[in-house]
Amino acid sequence: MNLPRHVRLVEVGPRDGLQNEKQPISVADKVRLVDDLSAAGVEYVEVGSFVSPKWVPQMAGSAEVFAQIQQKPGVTYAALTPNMQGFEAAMLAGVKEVAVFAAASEAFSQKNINCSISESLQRFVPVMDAAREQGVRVRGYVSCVLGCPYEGEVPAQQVAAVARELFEMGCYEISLGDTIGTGTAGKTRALFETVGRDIPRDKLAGHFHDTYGQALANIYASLLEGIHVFDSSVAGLGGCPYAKGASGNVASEDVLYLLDGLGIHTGIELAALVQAGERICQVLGRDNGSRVARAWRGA
Ligand SMILES: CC(C)(COP(=O)([O-])OP(=O)([O-])OC[C@H]1O[C@@H](n2cnc3c(N)ncnc32)[C@H](O)[C@@H]1OP(=O)([O-])[O-])[C@@H](O)C(=O)NCCC(=O)NCCSC(=O)C[C@@](C)(O)CC(=O)[O-]
Repeated sequence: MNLPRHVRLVEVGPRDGLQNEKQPISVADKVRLVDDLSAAGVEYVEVGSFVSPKWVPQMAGSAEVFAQIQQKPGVTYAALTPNMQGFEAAMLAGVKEVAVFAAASEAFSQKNINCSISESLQRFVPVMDAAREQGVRVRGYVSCVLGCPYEGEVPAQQVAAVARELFEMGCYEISLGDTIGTGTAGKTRALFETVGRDIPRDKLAGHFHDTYGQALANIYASLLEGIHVFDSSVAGLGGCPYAKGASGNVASEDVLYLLDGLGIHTGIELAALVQAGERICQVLGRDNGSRVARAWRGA
């Protein structure tokens, strides 16, 4: 398999990253982060989510964030919407692209969105219809594709079934989430091979958490499987509120360093991305989860 010339990085730090922080984060700090990311050349930013503030308090204020960011032409600014209520709120906030999220494990689906997998898929149908009517693109997520914090092993066929439903419903791309970061390169390849039988590989994305330090290896394995879109989070921010012990997403800076080293273009400038990560870490008063950023600081 030849490596691609271009990879699209979906920056999930402002959403997947910040949703897990314990301390309050101001709208101004979120806006600054999103603007720093687009200034670094990031072409796709997941800005926030329109979910229940009782479930995920950090994402309250997403509408204000959308109102205040400087939207650069050519950059996609997206939000998570779990149901029609979320979709309608996103439309009022002027959001142009949304994502729906399902899980490959029943227990995780219940903990995360309070319904079964099949109920969640039914909830997405009106969202897909409304999105189609309004010309809004919808991305689909499947969580727990390489393991579940409650159920353990998750069969690849189960992942493929959920991914296929989302794709057939009209999601233009399906991001497969290793929510708890237990995946290995071998399992990652096998997963994409299974899911790739039903969905073209250029419609699949990889979303890796780094709990076991395997995320970069899994990304390389995915590249070998013909996957060209990866989700990552600046400074490795994040975790998952419903997956205890899950560490942050793979750090965008580390993924970029890998891709730059392979001669794969992303349009993102590493120095500016490192700076964006350092700034938000200062705001949060936390360590930078990117090894590349830490190495640069020490250099
Ligand atoms: C899905 C629900 C809303 C169901 O929650 P529910 O309690 O079953 O919802 P409900 O329809 O029964 O409504 C209950 C209350 O929630 C409100 N409500 C209902 N919907 C909305 C909405 N859209 N926005 C704002 N409020 C909402 C609704 O108005 C009502 O308010 P009340 O009358 O009690 O005041 C809830 O479970 C929820 O918000 N969950 C959040 C899940 C979440 O955001 N998880 C993190 C993102 S997923 C993730 O991180 C994984 C991923 C994508 O990154 C990939 C990976 O790594 O695996």
